[in-house]
Order: sequence, then structure tokens, then C-alpha cells
Amino acid sequence: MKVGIVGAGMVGSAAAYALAMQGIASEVVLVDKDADLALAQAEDISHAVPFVSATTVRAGSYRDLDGTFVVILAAGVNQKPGETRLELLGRNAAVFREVVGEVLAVSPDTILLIATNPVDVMTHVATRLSGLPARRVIGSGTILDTARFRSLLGRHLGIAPQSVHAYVLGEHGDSEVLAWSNARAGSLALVSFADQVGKPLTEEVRAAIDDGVRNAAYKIIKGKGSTYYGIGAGLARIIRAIALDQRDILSVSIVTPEVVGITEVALSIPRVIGAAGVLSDLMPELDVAEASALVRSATILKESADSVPL
Ligand SMILES: NC(=O)C1=CN([C@@H]2O[C@H](COP(=O)(O)OP(=O)(O)OC[C@H]3O[C@@H](n4cnc5c(N)ncnc54)[C@H](O)[C@@H]3O)[C@@H](O)[C@H]2O)C=CC1
Ligand SMILES: CC(=O)C(=O)O
Repeated sequence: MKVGIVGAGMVGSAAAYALAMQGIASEVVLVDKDADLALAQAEDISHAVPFVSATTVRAGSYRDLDGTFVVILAAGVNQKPGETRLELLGRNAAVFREVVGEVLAVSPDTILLIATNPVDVMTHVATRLSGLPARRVIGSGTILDTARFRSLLGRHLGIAPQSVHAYVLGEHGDSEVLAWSNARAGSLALVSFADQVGKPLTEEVRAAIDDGVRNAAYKIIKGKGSTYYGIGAGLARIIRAIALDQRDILSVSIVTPEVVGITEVALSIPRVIGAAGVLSDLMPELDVAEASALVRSATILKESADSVPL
């Protein structure tokens, strides 16, 4: 499977590296307005390939994206310390006005996988600009937040994160909703599991995990300028589900006709992913507080998307 990546900075290159290391793509083409950067990233990653896989990693222009099955959009600006994701919207919408048409001119049937922040609103923008069906314009959404949630829960409970079944919903950003009420460890309700292993989910524990998930990006950006390994692996995970038609349930963002009473909004809920993109949407059962937090998150995203002139 051929994968294109527009934006060969930290996120684009981390995704290329994850795809190559896992042998998910047969070919990865990196495109950036800084052609020297794209070339350098492709060269560097291609030198890791002989150790593990046979993926071809190269730099190119938009013309080289012909025949791609998926194109990751990771072009644009990232957050400075203390800046919110939503504050990037105006600048990154301008980038997408330039980039989306270029991609579709050479690869009209591709699946767009959006990473650029604010990712939910950028997914909405890309859907409008491309005219593609919503299920083929997928934002990474809360795939990363869900991984952070599972990681912290697994650490607290002393189990592998893969055995934690819990999702973060709504915005990939400040208003996101950690769905505690339907989370499970193995086949057990989370609270029951936590009590059985003597690691109760006290208010303090829940608050610390919420902070660890919600504010992870702010802390990492303060420490090293940007985040990229987590999202690089998350993007590769979504592409694996597409490449192998795996029908995995992942929390990703697409423009959705209606969620918690809000219409035409891009946000994350669990969705089944396969070769055609998003195959179906799954609305989890939530408690009253979670449902109301999801309405708030959806409203913020809808208003933000409505503010973007196309
Ligand atoms: N969805 C998620 O969970 C995450 C999203 N991000 C977001 O990903 C985006 C990229 O972040 P980084 O890679 O750290 O930034 P970066 O600055 O390292 O890379 C961005 C790249 O985009 C390129 N670019 C800008 N305008 C372009 C255009 N018109 N055409 C082609 N290339 C263009 C730049 O030359 C640069 O190489 C940011 O918006 C960031 O907030 C970052 C981490 C997680
Ligand atoms: C930067 C960003 O969106 C994240 O790491 O969550």
C-alpha cells in the first residue's frame, strides 16, 4: 500500500518512521513546502528500513502522490508553550486551502487522514474542501488521548494498556471527555477490577489521570517543544486498520450527521475502521455528567468549524 504524507516535520516524519518500522506501507512519499527537509527525513528514515522491513521511503512533489491509498495531512503550525490547539485554526485552515486541492488533483480516490491541529476542525475543513464522503476524511481525533488514558489506567492497575478498554470522546483538546463509566479492564467493569486488585479509583486517582490525559500535550511541549512519537504510532495504527481491512474500533474524528443532539460536527467517538475508511459509528452509553460534557465539547467544535470561511 502506498501512503503519502504532506508535512514532513516532527509528526509527519514520526508517522513515516512508524509505518516503515512496522512494514505497514510498501511505499511512503513525503511532501513538504521545504523540499530539503522532506528529502532529509526520507533519507534518514530509509536508513532504518534495512534493519526491519522493505518499505520504500522517499521525498517527492504532489505529482508523486498518484496512486496513494491514504494521504496523511500533517502540514501546518504546531502549538507554542501554553497555546491551545484551537488557536492554530486560522493559520492551518490557510495551509489546507493550499494543500487539499493539490493532493486530490493527483489522487482523487485517496483516504485523507488528518493530523494537523485543531484536528477535529481541520477534519471538518478538509471534508468541505475535498468534497469526499465524510467516512474517507478521518481525523486522528482522540486516538492519542485514548492511548494516554489506557496507558495511565494500565499503570495504575498494574496491567497492560492493551487490556484496558476505555475511550476518550469529543474534542482532541481541552474539552475532551474521558468516558469512565463504560471503561473495562479485561471483561470486568473498571471499578470492579480496580477494587479486586486493591487499586481503587478514588477521586484523587481519577483527577490525576484526567490531568495526565488532558494536559499531556502542554507538558510535553513545555519540555521538548512538540509531541510526535505518540501521534506517529497512532496514525500508523489507523493506517494498519485500513490496509488490512481490520475493522478495528478506534476513537477517530469524522464529520458526523448527529451526535448528542449536535448536527454536522467532527469529533471522536469509537468507530469501526476498515479498507473503505470509517465503516460505522458507535455511540457509547454515558452517565449524565459525561453526556453533558460531550454536548459541551461538540458545541465548541461546531462553533469553531462554523467560524472558518472557505
Ligand atoms: N492530531 C494529533 O494528535 C497531533 C497533532 N499535531 C499537530 O500536527 C501538526 C504538525 O506538527 P509538527 O510536525 O510538530 O510541526 P512541524 O513544524 O515540525 O512540521 C510541520 C511541517 O508542515 C510544513 N508545511 C507548512 N505549510 C505547508 C504547506 N503549505 N505545504 C506543505 N508543507 C507545509 C512545514 O514546512 C513543516 O515541515 C501541528 O498542527 C500539530 O499541532 C501534533 C501532535 C499530535
Ligand atoms: C500536540 C497534540 O495535539 C498532542 O500531543 O495531543
